[in-house]
Amino acid sequence: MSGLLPTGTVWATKLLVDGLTSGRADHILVPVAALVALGLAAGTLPHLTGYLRAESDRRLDLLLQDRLYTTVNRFQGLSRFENPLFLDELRMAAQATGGAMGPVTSGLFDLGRNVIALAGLLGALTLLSPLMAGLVAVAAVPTLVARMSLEKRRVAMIAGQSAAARRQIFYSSLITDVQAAKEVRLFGLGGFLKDRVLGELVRIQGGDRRLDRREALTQTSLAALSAVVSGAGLAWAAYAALSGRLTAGDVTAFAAAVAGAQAALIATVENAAGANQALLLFGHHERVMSLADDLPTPGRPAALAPLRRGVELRDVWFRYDESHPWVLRGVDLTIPHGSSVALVGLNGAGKSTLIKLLCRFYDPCRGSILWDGVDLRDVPPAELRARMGVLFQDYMSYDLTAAENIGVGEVTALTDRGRVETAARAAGAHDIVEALPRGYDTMLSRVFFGPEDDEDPRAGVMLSGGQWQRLALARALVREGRDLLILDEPSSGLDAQAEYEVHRRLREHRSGSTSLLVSHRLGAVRDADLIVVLGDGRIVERGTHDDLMSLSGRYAHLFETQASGYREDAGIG
Ligand SMILES: Nc1ncnc2c1ncn2[C@@H]1O[C@H](COP(=O)(O)OP(=O)(O)OP(=O)(O)O)[C@@H](O)[C@H]1O
Repeated sequence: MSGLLPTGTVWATKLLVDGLTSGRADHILVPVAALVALGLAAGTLPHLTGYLRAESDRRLDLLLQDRLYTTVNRFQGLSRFENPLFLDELRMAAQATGGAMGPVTSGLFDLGRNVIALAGLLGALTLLSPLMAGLVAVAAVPTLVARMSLEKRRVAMIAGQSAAARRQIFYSSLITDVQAAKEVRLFGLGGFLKDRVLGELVRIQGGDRRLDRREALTQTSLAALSAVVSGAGLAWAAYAALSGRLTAGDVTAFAAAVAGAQAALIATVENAAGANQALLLFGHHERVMSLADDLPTPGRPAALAPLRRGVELRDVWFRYDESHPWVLRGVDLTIPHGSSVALVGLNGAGKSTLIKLLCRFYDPCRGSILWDGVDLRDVPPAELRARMGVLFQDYMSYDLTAAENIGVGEVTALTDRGRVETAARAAGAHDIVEALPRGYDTMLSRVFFGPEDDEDPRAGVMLSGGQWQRLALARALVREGRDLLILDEPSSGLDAQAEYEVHRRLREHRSGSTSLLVSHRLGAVRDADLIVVLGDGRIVERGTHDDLMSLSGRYAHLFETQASGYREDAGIG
């Protein structure tokens, strides 16, 4: 309907001018009524289409985000999230929102409207001057071609700038990040970081500027071409009217039709170019959607029964990338069912990597990991992880309440305060949480503070590092009754008293269940059923504490070094 308005207005105006020059009142009645009706439609239709456009954007946004995050959740491994190219693709895909896709969705209606308007106006123009109609149409071709090529360049440029954009976001987030604030101030890094942010910004703006200049030049030349065409047409129409070949109404209609057709053409080109750019962006979304599973399992995956015999690593070799050195070089290790195994070794020995392989965040490059003889490659990762409780060395501190921080370890426990409390007690976190202003319902963050919370200390609190660690441990323990409990440095941030307490509780918790404990505090691992020393990607020693001490090897050396440190500190050594 909107598309018919310009032609209707042009023609009604022509009839009105001709009626006025004829001097007969009955000749102006219809054009005046038509112009009033057209004015009403022109005033109201944009509001209606505006609402429909926003609604379509909202619905599309919901659909696109649902699709994108469902797909991202399908990726069960970590390697994609460590790949900068994938992260770039994901960032671009996330930009393909409902609003960004507007040029394709609601833009289709604009395109339809402009094409109808263009067809009507060119039709009107053809009645007055077929040559002029042809010229206006032909003059649009270079505009269309130039615009398309500019859009392609713009999308390529955005893709090319993504690494710089990522660096810029990283540096600027360091300036404002609360965790970085201490070091940034202590080391006086503010100026250094600001220079880096501005450096990246200047680089990004340089690309933008070059393209904007090119665009301004192209658009100016093409606009000049259009002005020459319409100027020539107007001169011709004026002379034709003087010689009696056109009426005054014809000249009015001609001038309006040329201007309208050019405007509709430019708008059509803009619509097409906008849709082209949006589709190129949508390409990123489609590429992410079409990615295969990162950790494929066979068509008929093996069901994972509760652990009965144990987990076995058989000649496991692993490196993060083909260009990286081997991290694990032929590890053979059995974690027998019902026993506690401790893994020790120097920094970078590969302990956390081994844990990530046990969780199937990656598959071994060679060898295999077997759960009661079933290769983990044949088990859907979610099924495997449902049988484990794990505390990572780099655990998360969620901006949620204390109860939620524990309950997210097992979503069904989120609403089960009893389970949350039991886990908190086992991790030595209960007393800490009870002492908070709102107990388990205290928000452990000040991120969501509103102005109304300003004076209320109960609205959110910050915990200390060791307190967070106990909550993270509770989160792992809330998955009670799992077949395999893995703890990577569960007590590194605890004070001596708390560490003693936590390990005492963990010993009770672990007894009879299958567990793997990584710790640099060798006092905490000495009672494990089996202690395994990892060095240079291989297992270099294994046995009980007493076995390894009598071996006088690497473990005994590490143990003695730690113990003598304590003895010297205490003035005993
Ligand atoms: N995501 C990764 N991508 C590439 N290399 C990695 C990655 N994670 C770890 N590495 C490398 O793998 C090696 C082993 O790291 P890992 O974290 O497993 O050691 P670790 O024994 O747990 O050390 P620590 O005692 O310091 O925690 C290191 O050389 C490290 O640089």
